[in-house]
Amino acid sequence: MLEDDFGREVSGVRISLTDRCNFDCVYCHNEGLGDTRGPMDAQDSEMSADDVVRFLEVVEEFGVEKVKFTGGEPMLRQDLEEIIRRTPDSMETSLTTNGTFLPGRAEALKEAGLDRVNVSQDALDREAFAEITKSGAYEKVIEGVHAAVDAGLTPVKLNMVVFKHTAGYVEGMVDHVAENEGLQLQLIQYMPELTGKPEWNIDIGRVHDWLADLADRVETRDMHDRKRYYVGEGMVEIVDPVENETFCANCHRVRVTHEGYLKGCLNRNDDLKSMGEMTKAEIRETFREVVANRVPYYGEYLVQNDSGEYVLNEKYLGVKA
Ligand SMILES: Nc1nc2c(ncn2[C@@H]2O[C@H](COP(=O)(O)OP(=O)(O)OP(=O)(O)O)[C@@H](O)[C@H]2O)c(=O)[nH]1
Ligand SMILES: C[S@@+](CC[C@H](N)C(=O)[O-])C[C@H]1O[C@@H](n2cnc3c(N)ncnc32)[C@H](O)[C@@H]1O
Ligand code: SF4
Ligand code: SF4
Repeated sequence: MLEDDFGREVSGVRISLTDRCNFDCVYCHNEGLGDTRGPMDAQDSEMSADDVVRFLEVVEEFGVEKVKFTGGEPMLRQDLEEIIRRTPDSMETSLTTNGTFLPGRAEALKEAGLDRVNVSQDALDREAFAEITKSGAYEKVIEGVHAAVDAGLTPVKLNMVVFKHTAGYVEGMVDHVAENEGLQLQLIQYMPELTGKPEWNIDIGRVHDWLADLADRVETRDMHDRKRYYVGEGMVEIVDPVENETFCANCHRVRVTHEGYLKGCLNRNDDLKSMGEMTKAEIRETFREVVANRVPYYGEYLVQNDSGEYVLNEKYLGVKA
C-alpha cells in the first residue's frame, strides 16, 4: 500500500462519476468542486466506464481495497451497473446516492457486485426534505431506501447533514434507525467553508455529547477516527471533518473527479492531476505522485489568520502535484 509523508496509507478511492444531479440541495459541496453542475445529459467530459475500470485495475495493484462511487448523482450514469460489474472483485464497493433511482435498480446493482449503499435523507418530513433538496421526491427516496434494504445492500446508511435546517430532526432519525433493521444513521457535520454560509452551522460537539449520554456503547472507527454510537438496535456514526486534525490524520482515500482528475484531498483543488488518455503505466506514476503530495487539510494545510479567516499554511504554499 502506498503511504504519504504523514504516514497515511491509501487503502481506498472515492470516485465521482458525474457532477450532474436531479436535486439542488442548499448545502451541496459537489465533492469539493463547488456548484459546477451543468446540463442533465451525459457529458463527454465524464470518465467513461473503461477509464474508471482502468484506474481501478491500477490502484488494485497498490493494495487499494475499497471504492466509493459518488457524484453529483452517480445513479444518473446508465452504465453504473457495468462499472460495478467490472470493478475488481477484491474491492469492497459502495455507493452514495440521493436514492431516487434505487427503486427498480437496487437488485441489479446488487447482482452487479455492489456491497452497500448510503442514501442521503436529511429529514423524516416531506416539507423539510423538499425545502433542503429543492425536489418533491421524498416518497421516491423512502421507496429507494426500502428497495436497497430488500436487495441486501446493507447496512444502508442514511446520510443526514446536521445544520440549521435539520437540527430539529436528528432525534427522530436516531429513533428511526434504532427501530428499523438494516438501517444506520450517518450524521455529517455541515461544511460551511464549502458553501459560504457560516450562519447555518450547528455545534456538532453538542450532538456528540447528547449521543454519548444516550448510547449503550461507543466505538471509534479506523477511517477518520469517527465515533460510532450504538443506541438500542441502531448505530449512529458522526462524520466531523471540520477543523478536526484527528479526522485528517486518519484519512486513507484519494479522490477522482468525474473528469478523471486525481486529487489528494476533498477540500483541495490545487493538487489536481488529469488522467486524460493515460496508459496504465502513466496512471501508476501519477497515482504515486498524488499520494506522495498528500497533506492533511485541517490542522496542517489550512490555518486561521488573526482575523479568523482560513488561509493556506505558508509551509505548503507552492506545494503542487
Ligand atoms: N472533509 C471530508 N469529508 C468527507 C471525507 N469522506 C467523506 N466525507 C464526507 O462524509 C459524508 C458522507 O460520505 P459518504 O460518501 O456517504 O460515505 P463515507 O462516510 O465517506 O464512507 P462509508 O461510511 O464507508 O460509507 C459526505 O458529506 C462526504 O463529503 C473526507 O475524506 N473528508
Ligand atoms: C455530494 S453528495 C453526492 C452523492 C449523492 N448525490 C448524495 O446526495 O448522496 C455526497 C454527500 O455529501 C453531503 N454534503 C454535500 N454538501 C455538504 C456540506 N456542505 N456539508 C456536509 N456534507 C455535505 C451530502 O449530504 C451527501 O451525503
Ligand atoms: S443530491 Fe447529492 S449531489 Fe445532488 S445536490 Fe444533493 S448533495 Fe448534491
Ligand atoms: S485530508 Fe482531511 S479534509 Fe482532506 S479529504 Fe482527508 S479528511 Fe477530508
